[in-house]
Amino acid sequence: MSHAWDYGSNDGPEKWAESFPIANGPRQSPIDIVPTQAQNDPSLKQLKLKYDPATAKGILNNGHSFQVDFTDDDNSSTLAGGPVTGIYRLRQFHFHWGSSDDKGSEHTIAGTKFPCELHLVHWNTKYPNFGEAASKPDGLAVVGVFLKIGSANPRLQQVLDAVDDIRSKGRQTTFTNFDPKTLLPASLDFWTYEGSLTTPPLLESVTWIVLKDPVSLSPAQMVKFRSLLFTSEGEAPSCMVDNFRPPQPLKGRKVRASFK
Ligand SMILES: CCOC(=O)CCc1ccc(S(N)(=O)=O)cc1
Ligand SMILES: [Zn+2]
Repeated sequence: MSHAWDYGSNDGPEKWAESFPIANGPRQSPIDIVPTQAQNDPSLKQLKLKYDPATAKGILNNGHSFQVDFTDDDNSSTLAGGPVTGIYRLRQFHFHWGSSDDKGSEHTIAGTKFPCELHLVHWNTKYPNFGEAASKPDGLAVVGVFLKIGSANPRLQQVLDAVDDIRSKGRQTTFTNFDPKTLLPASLDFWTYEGSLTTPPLLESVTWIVLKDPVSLSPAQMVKFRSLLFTSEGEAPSCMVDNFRPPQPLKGRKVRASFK
């Protein structure tokens, strides 16, 4: 049985617990990160990201966001170091954004929302595949990057140029020769905590690595995000906006900082 979910009033985040009881679990994401309450942990290693542009495969509108998928049958594109042990393979990246510039991110910083948030999703190679890893407490590592309105982001534009081909739910197209490292800020300083997927199935298998510094995008680029649709061709069009879950209770978790 498929559990339909969305971000609207009927099947939105406040209702997800009806089909996904883990929504009220002990390590749900996103959270509000309060920098003054995050403890610097000198034992945290430097984040090691190695991405091969040739592993970029395609871009898909999945009806909740759009994602760029990567081939993950070898260790060509990986995350290591930081808070994790072992090697995690890049699976996909996607975004969450708002209908206006005052909201859109899932994580917040002392209550501050950003207009957009990028998630780079990796899975632990100690498990045979993404699906298996997604069900394990140390199975996934997601790097979160905030986007703020400012100057145009030429690297992001390569992704946004493909959006016209995937406007409706279920549309996909080839997308390759892209290095997601070009979407990251200069500093890889991060906060980290143990959390979950921020959409159903909300599995509590994610080590979150949220970068301290945002990257920029222009108002015109933000409008491009909002040109996507939640709906399939032939359905009454519904703009893909406000596809973010609000912050969830910390429930005693500690947030660590890789920086002073
Ligand atoms: C086992 C199947 O599970 C999936 O396909 C999960 C896909 C999925 C990946 C990442 C995220 S996020 N926003 O927490 O980075 C949510 C959902
Ligand atoms: Zn996400």
